[in-house]
Amino acid sequence: MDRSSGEGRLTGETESVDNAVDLVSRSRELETAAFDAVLEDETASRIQWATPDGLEIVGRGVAARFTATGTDRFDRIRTQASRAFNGLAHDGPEHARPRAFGGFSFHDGHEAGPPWTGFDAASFVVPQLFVTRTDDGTWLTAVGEHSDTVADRLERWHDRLTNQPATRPADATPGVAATRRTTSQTAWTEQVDTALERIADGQLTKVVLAQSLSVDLEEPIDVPATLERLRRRYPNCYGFLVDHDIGGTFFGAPPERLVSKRGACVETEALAGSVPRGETPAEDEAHVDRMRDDPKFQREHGLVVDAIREQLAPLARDLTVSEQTIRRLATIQHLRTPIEATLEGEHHVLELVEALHPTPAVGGVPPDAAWETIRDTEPFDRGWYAAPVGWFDAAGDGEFAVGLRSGVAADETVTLFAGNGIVADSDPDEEWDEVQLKFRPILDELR
Ligand SMILES: C=C(O[C@@H]1C=C(C(=O)O)C=C[C@H]1O)C(=O)O
Repeated sequence: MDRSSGEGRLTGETESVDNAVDLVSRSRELETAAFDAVLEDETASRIQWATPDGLEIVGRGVAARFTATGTDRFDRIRTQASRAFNGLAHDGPEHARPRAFGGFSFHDGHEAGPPWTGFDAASFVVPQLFVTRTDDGTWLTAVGEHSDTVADRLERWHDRLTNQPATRPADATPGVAATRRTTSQTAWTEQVDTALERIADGQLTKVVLAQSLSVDLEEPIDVPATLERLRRRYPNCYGFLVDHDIGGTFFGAPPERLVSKRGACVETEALAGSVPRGETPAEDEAHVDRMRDDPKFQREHGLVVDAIREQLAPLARDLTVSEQTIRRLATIQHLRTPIEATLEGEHHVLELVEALHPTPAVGGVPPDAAWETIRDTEPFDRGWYAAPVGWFDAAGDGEFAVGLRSGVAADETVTLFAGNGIVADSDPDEEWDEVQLKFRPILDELR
């Protein structure tokens, strides 16, 4: 376990917390909404999490860290976390309670190398210091092993944030010096053709193929400010940022919830099928009508609904698939089907994450043939792209997004990722155009 803390480096205070040691947590209300200072230090293992329904959390430092590799990584994270959370004493409101933030790599065989240096196959952090903003107010929480150190940290940061003048996030973008593709349009056509051959052979029904785009910046990037701008443009998406004391910062504004669990209630969704926005409301609708009426889009979407239903059914007492709707974002529109379930018995949110990842919205059908096609044809490592990113708490509740519309910033390069579902009748050129739309959220904020 890495016991270093970014905060320790800043203040001369170091604290190592063992998973077997009881954690103490304490909160107090914060009268200011200006808490950017929490994210100022890039070496502080920062996290940020924001949901469309208004929860916002920013944190720094490491009170406990859980990491795992291999096929049992979901279980191993759960075991480490339950040891750390079992002895937790939290003095504060429920919404400001400690949570573990982090995520997983797309493949369980992932090895951390550039641009994913520092990103293990599974990695979560309980921050030493974090701010939680909800409709119930803004709260500051400190977590650690010793109640005196925790109380000191809480007071010190309370004073610092209260006395800090409110700053507006920087509007200046870093600027793009150059872009490099890992996949040319010719190579993409070959990739899609390989997938189409396997579909024609009957080995495969659907696969989501992705591309990456490396963007060299003119100036160093301020990732929290970039994420703030993204959130303003995409208010109905998640916003996340994860970094460690080494390596880059993974961030993004995904439109897709993988799963949320509170008690026995589970919410998830199928999001698959993409068309552009139009110039006018009538054009928007024309694109949507084309997608709604097209058997190819419906088949592609239906596979995701079916897979989610099958994965959740063994864990659920009842399951409701609602009517298909449209998720309209600033640059793209998707078919969306909300799915809710009530759990049968006790389950940790990580069990649901494991059952669902990857849904055919980012993987494919059947899963093994899809994974093989991704491995055979994609010339780069997906890392944490298209994988679960989010949080869980001591009770096993939590929420995860799919790490899409995302990029990893390291030095002065941001590597972006985007993909699209390929089924029988997919056209490589149309698929190429749809993928380019998915680079836009972050690319637009870098230019
Ligand atoms: C794979 C991505 O998006 C996913 C694939 C979609 C599709 O195939 O139409 C739509 C939404 C997402 O589930 C991405 O954004 O990179």
